[in-house]
Amino acid sequence: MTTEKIDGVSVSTQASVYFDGKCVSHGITFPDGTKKSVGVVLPATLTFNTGAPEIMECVAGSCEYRLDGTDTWLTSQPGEQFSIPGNSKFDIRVTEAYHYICHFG
Ligand SMILES: O=P(O)(O)O[C@H]1O[C@H](CO)[C@@H](O)[C@H]1O
Ligand SMILES: Nc1ncnc2[nH]cnc12
Repeated sequence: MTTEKIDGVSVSTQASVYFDGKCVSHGITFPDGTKKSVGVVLPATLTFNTGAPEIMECVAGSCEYRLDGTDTWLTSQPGEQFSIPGNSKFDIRVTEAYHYICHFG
């Protein structure tokens, strides 16, 4: 079961574009002020830095990810999620567009 819609939020209409467009996301804000982002990563191998701790929730497609300090590539499929510590980084390898919700803070 994947999160196909998020109701009752405001959308930041200007996208965040990373890595020459290989990652594009829009911020959303809930009525209580909680912020998340909804985005897509196109096929590429990238390194994401984190500020706040994050949970990456896959809503479509898939990715492989490797947490900082590990050598293991793990897969995340629709309905699955993975956590990343704050002030860290992770490698992400995408071969089919990876659609996600980023829960952070
Ligand atoms: O907006 P995306 O690309 O998902 O980036 C997310 O990752 C950033 C760093 O944690 C967060 O601030 C959140 O904006
Ligand atoms: N840490 C991160 N998490 C999710 N999307 C990102 N885009 C760029 N950095 C990111």
